[in-house]
Amino acid sequence: MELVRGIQNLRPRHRGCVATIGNFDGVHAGHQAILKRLRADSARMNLPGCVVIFEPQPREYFSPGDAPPRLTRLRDKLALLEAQGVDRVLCLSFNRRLREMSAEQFVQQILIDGLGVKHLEVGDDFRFGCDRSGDFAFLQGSGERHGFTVEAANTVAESGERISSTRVRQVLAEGDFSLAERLLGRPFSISGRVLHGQKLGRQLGAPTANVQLKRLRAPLQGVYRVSVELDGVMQKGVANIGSRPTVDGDGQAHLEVHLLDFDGDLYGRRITVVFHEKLRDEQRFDSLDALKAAIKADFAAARAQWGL
Ligand SMILES: Cc1cc2nc3c(=O)[nH]c(=O)nc-3n(C[C@H](O)[C@H](O)[C@H](O)COP(=O)(O)O)c2cc1C
Ligand SMILES: Nc1ncnc2c1ncn2[C@@H]1O[C@H](COP(=O)(O)OP(=O)(O)OP(=O)(O)O)[C@@H](O)[C@H]1O
Repeated sequence: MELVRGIQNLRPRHRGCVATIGNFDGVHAGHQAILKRLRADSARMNLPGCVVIFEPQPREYFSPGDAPPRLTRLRDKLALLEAQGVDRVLCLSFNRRLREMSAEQFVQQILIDGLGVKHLEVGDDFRFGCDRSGDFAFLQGSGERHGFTVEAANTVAESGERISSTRVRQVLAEGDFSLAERLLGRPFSISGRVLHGQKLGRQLGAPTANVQLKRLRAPLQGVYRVSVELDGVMQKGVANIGSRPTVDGDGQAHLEVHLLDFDGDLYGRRITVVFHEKLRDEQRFDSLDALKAAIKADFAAARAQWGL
């Protein structure tokens, strides 16, 4: 899969493709349905399949303080798009210039001049352009004028409700991991590199791998039963995501994982933490001893759930 960062990096050889546009945060089952259609169009028309995404996502640009937490960082999103058979990703910086583009300019500058789009797949509710003025009817009209076709995919629903990134976030916040798995088409996970922590964990009887979240604001908070794949083996564990109010108050979210029955060094490795079940919310304890006792109880609860 080829990644093109910004329209300035589009070359004449990139012209001529079938395309779709959106945030694709989480690459959930609704997105996967669109991507399946894109693959079919690509084979039928013998053209590469291109996905146009935005970085940051528009809501992160408009309100950085209260944009919803990401389900996938750019790196994970790209890996998931590649796994869905996407040939090319055009990642547009969402900035003032893009924000001020009318729907007409977006079609002309990006879809026609930049990508030479021959066919476009969108969801039935897709809207874009300054003030979200571009919709399916607008795209169809533009297509007739500029010589590309447009198709709208039917809504993909689960339990009678449309699947969306917003819904996946809600379901995760509620701790319903089996529904999240059905919406995502895979279990929810967070990947990252293991960093050195404050080395307090051992004192608490809980050596933990600290997973770097960087700018990811996690869509979860609390203590979870998890598993981590290491050298092809799924290791059972317990994770905490939160600001660790008992020991430090930097306000930053941390993801820490303790692997049950594992004694080894994980520093520097990239791991994927798969979430199974919420055990409790994170709490501020009055003493380290109280925190230690709570963590011990978390391990016992997780062991009981695993049947260990
Ligand atoms: C299973 C588990 C549950 C935890 N629960 C809490 C909690 O409720 N409140 C809190 O302040 N910290 C909690 N922590 C975080 C600990 O404070 C943290 O692991 C400890 O400070 C070690 O940090 P270090 O790895 O940076 O040394 C939890 C950690 C684990 C592994
Ligand atoms: N459940 C779905 N069924 C069909 N198409 C969908 C579905 N969800 C998203 N799409 C389409 O996939 C493309 C990318 O969607 P996008 O990521 O922008 O929105 P979303 O998943 O609905 O997220 P949000 O909750 O942030 O609105 C758009 O064309 C959108 O209409």
